[in-house]
Formats: sequence, structure tokens, C-alpha cells
Amino acid sequence: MRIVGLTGGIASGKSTVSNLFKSHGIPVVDADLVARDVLKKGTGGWKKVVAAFGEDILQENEEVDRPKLGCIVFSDPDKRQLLNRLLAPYISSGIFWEILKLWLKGCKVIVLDIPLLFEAKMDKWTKPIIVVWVDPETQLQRLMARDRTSVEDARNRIQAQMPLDVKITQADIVIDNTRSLDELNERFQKVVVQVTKPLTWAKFALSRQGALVAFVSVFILVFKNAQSDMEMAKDEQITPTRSKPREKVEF
Ligand SMILES: CC(C)(COP(=O)(O)OP(=O)(O)OC[C@H]1O[C@@H](n2cnc3c(N)ncnc32)[C@H](O)[C@@H]1O)[C@@H](O)C(=O)NCCC(=O)NCCS
Ligand SMILES: Nc1ncnc2c1ncn2[C@@H]1O[C@H](COP(=O)(O)OP(=O)(O)OP(=O)(O)O)[C@@H](O)[C@H]1O
Repeated sequence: MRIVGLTGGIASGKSTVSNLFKSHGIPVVDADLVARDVLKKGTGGWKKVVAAFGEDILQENEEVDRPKLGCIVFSDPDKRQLLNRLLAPYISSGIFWEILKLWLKGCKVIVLDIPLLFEAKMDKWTKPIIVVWVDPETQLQRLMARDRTSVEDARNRIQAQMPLDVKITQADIVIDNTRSLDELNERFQKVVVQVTKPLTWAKFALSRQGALVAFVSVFILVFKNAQSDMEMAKDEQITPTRSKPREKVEF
């Protein structure tokens, strides 16, 4: 299975590109949705976050008041680090289960839409890595328009992430999303061809996934050999007549 990484900056257009992948029948694991699930009332993530941030961040129904928590963490890097540290294990295992489900379904290509792909060091599991890029002014305008936030809040959120110009240096594919949706769609058509191209055997063998498959195959072979050795040894104990006579060395 090919795991494509999709990232970018806040409001750079990841969800828009994710929707294009979905419309081509390619499943997408959305880290923002996983992050929402792990912060639902009563979950392990919810308990940790409430213990650390206090009950002030809760609404009357005891669900987390997300805009309120957002205001706290996007204006204070230490609190943001704390939130990230508390939720990271739950988010990674949530993503892992989603990948496993898609693998069991036999999906050949899947996309991981993870805003903090590089920051959370999850990039090593994805290939190719797509970064959706926009220029800073367009990003700010789109973020303010979508979330109806102030310039200050929008800037805080943008600055909470690795700069987009740094992210593109680590990308395999960059999608420039500064122009219209039609132009994005046109660029996307080329990208989808590229990511659905079958890997050559040589490339597969050199990939991390190829190495993993090789490791699992060797492990299964060794395990099966050990198992049949044990069965043979058991047979020899039960029916000693079948066992080979020991060779004697006589002086
Ligand atoms: C702070 C929270 C409650 C704010 O919720 P809200 O509904 O306002 O925003 P939402 O979750 O939709 O996120 C919107 C965007 O903000 C950015 N963002 C979210 N969390 C972070 C973070 N910790 N650091 C930097 N950017 C972030 C992402 O680009 C994301 O797409 C929420 O974002 C959260 O729980 N964040 C921590 C979990 C996390 O790291 N999520 C990112 C998935 S890898
Ligand atoms: N090419 C485009 N032209 C005009 N508007 C666009 C374009 N691409 C995306 N948008 C709009 O910009 C906003 C941000 O896009 P989107 O929600 O896809 O970003 P995102 O990277 O997923 O954001 P987040 O990190 O917050 O999840 C949305 O309102 C979307 O409709």
C-alpha cells in the first residue's frame, strides 16, 4: 500500500485537495478528524487535557470548548506544546488504526492529510509527500474569511506551524494553490496520475514499505521453520523408532 503524505499550512487548501482525492476514489485519513475524536468527552485524551487545562475549557455539556482551547494554545507556545504532548500518542494510534483498516480493505493508495506531518515527524512513513502551498497574504485572507477570525488570531495560528516555505523544501510534490479552484483542479490532475502510478519493483524494494515487507516475510519464514523444527522434534519424542540412530564414534 502506498501512503501519500498531504500537508501544508493552516488554510493552505489541504482539505480542498483531500476532497479531490476522495472524488477520485482515493481514501483519505484526516488527522484533524482523528484529533477531534480523541478529544471527545470521556476519552483518554479528554481526561488528560481537562486535568492539565482545568474545567474552564469545558462547555456545559462537558465537551471541550474548542474555540476557547484554541485561543489559549495558539497564543501561548508552551501551552500548545503541552496540548500536543498530551494528545500526540492518541492521535498517532488513531491514525495507525485508520491506516490498518484501509490496509485490511486492500486499498492500494491512501492519503494521510496531516497538518503537522513534519512537526510530528510522521513524514518518514509517507511517500511521496505533497505540500499544498499558498503565498502568505492569500493564506491569511483565506483563513480570516473561512474562520471569521481577527488578523491577530489568524497570524497566531499561522505562526504556530512550521513556515510553508520550509515545508516545501521537504516535499516531493508541491501544489501551488494561490490561484483559482479551477487551476487547482488542473494541477491536481497531474498529481493524481503521479501518485497512482504503480511502483517499479526496484523502487518498491528500496522503499521503507518494501523493507517492511521484506522484514515481515523473513520473520514469517524463520517462524515457520522454527515451528516445523519443533513439530519434528515432538514427532521424534513420540515415535522414537522414526528417529535417526545417533552416529557412534568408536575409538
Ligand atoms: C486547539 C484545538 C482544540 C482547536 O480546535 P479548532 O476546532 O479551532 O481547530 P481545528 O482542530 O479544526 O484545527 C484547524 C487547524 O489548526 C491547525 N492546528 C491544529 N492544532 C494545531 C497545533 N497543535 N499546532 C499547530 N497548528 C495546529 C491545523 O492546521 C488544523 O488544520 C484543536 O486544533 C486541537 O485539539 N489541536 C491539537 C491537536 C492537533 O495537533 N491537531 C492537528 C492534527 S495533526
Ligand atoms: N484555490 C482556491 N481558491 C479560493 N479559495 C480556496 C482555494 N483553495 C481553498 N480555498 C478556500 O480556502 C479555505 C481554506 O482551505 P482548506 O479548508 O482546504 O484549508 P486547509 O489547509 O485544509 O485548512 P486547515 O489547516 O485549517 O484544515 C477554505 O475556505 C477553502 O474553501
